[in-house]
Amino acid sequence: MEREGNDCDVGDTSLTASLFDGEASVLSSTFLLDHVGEVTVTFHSDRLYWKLVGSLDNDISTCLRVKYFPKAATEIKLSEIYAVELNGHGSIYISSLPPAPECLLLGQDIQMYRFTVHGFIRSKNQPSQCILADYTFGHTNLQVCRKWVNQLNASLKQEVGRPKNLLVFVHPRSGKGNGCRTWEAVAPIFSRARVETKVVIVTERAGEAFDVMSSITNMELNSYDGVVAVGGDGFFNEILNGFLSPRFKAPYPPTPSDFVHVVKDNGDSLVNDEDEIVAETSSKMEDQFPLISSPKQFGSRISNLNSEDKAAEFPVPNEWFRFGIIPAGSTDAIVICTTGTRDPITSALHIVLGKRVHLDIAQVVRWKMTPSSEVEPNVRYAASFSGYGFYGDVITESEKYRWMGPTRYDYAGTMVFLKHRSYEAEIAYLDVESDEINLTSKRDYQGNLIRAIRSSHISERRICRTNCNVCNEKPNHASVGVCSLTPHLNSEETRWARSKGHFLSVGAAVISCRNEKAPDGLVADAHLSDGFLHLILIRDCPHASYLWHLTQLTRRGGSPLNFKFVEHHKTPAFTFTSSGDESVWNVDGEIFQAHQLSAQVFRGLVSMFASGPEV
Ligand SMILES: Nc1ncnc2c1ncn2[C@@H]1O[C@H](COP(=O)(O)OP(=O)(O)OP(=O)(O)O)[C@@H](O)[C@H]1O
Repeated sequence: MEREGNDCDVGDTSLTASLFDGEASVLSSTFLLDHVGEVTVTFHSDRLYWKLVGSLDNDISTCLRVKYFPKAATEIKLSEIYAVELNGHGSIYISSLPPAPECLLLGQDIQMYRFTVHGFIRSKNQPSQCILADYTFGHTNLQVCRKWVNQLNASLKQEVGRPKNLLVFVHPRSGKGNGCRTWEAVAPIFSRARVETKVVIVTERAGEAFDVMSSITNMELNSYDGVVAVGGDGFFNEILNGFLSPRFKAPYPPTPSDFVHVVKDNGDSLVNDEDEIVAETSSKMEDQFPLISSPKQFGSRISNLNSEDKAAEFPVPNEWFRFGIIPAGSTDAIVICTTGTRDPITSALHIVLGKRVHLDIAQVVRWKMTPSSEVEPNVRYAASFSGYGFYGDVITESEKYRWMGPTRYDYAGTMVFLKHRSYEAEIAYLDVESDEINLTSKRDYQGNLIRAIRSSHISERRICRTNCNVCNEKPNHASVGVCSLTPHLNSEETRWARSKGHFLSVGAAVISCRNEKAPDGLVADAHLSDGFLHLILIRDCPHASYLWHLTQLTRRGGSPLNFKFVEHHKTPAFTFTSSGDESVWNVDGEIFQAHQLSAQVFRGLVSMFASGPEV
């Protein structure tokens, strides 16, 4: 084992820095650690350790006859370090009682060369939240500091998946209008971590991010490791659609055989007897519909790719290309579900540290905008939630009060609740027979609710979390191409079931949709990447019962789905046809007017810079 030694003097303190290299790849030196004292620092395989030098008792010390417990950390994992920087010559603050770092009264400043290790610690109250933690080490020899910085940076470079180059979109008017300030607050984390960020756009209007994202050439996109959206769910949705619309070639969702054709022929909705579930074998979607050819939503500038760019492929799904969201919106449900918290610093750290989690994406296809319009498919992608009735009316109403900021949702919600409107519609959903699936309040042919199936599964509720078993589960059957994104459609056991009647709302949650108003979300046990939508049908019911359902949503541990008038179906695909007065759809917080639509979910279609909630 090779050994290098460096001796230096700081006042009365004699420091020895030693670099050990070789089989065990251990690096060890003695430094002064800011606010702590003299420490020996060791870097061994995946972490940095430090230990106070000359302390009689490392756990407890006495200062002015008060007992102090050293709070300073004593190690940091490489995976929790996002940057290491040389700081030049400057002061290191040292307590004269080394084992008592909190005892600041008796300390002194010492001038020396310094380097800082930038990392984070987890909040004790909220483990998903990361708090920045800097450790500044001082030494009288600049070369020793340099060696450490170089060694640590070389090791950080080996960390897999950390991005180098990112595109950034900022929505300045998101939420309370803090988009730019939010970006300015986290930008230093990216520059310290030496992640190049190109702020392509600070938007001036709705739809701009979609236009830019859909126009970027594949060649340019290939030079980035991902895209960061500074804004809310709606803003992310725009970027997601701009990304997927021109690049993701997938079949339309499967539908029951009478779906489009019946409507086309006579304009009637697809009705069977009220509250009836009809079993029907699903046809394979690839046989039914052509590939999506010309996405025509949002803006107008989907680029005509030139021949050079056509040659530059950008495959979707794409393992290395990821999306990050720095929360600045009004709800930020996607950030809360993917990082476990609503904190710009935590999100920025998840991005620079190169975390990865897959996210299901719903494809929502509008076939007819109004009862009299032509069949004209129009595709949207949703990452969190699509809802009709109550949810559509709230978003329509809230747009009138955008000036109120996030409180517009409370105001609009109250107004819509008071109106208590229900809408006649029919929903057909793919009923996938599997032990794993917690089928809930189904109806039998007589219209009686069947709840027995649900109760047997309640104890098995598995909440989505970091390294989630459900999301990481491989489908039983190996499928390839687009089919691998729709594993639950490929089963022979699927059949169409239907629900028809008057609904206060029809909702399809891709993820749990946790937010500050609904701490468990709309569906507590929804997963980020299990390939299922949670269809929630709220039938017309007394006003007070509906209020009770909404109240349950606002409670941690509430049971919003446990009502007679609530149907909850876990499904990979569904169709919807309105047959009376019309509401609109709310797709990830954006209005989507549709009389008839079909939807399916693609399992783990995109990757996020996140690791799931630490619950
Ligand atoms: N400069 C802009 N001015 C007005 N609207 C914009 C601008 N840039 C983007 N938008 C639109 O604003 C919509 C809402 O933005 P965003 O989702 O960031 O905020 P929010 O609605 O306050 O938050 P959340 O979606 O989390 O509830 C986006 O879908 C986008 O179309």
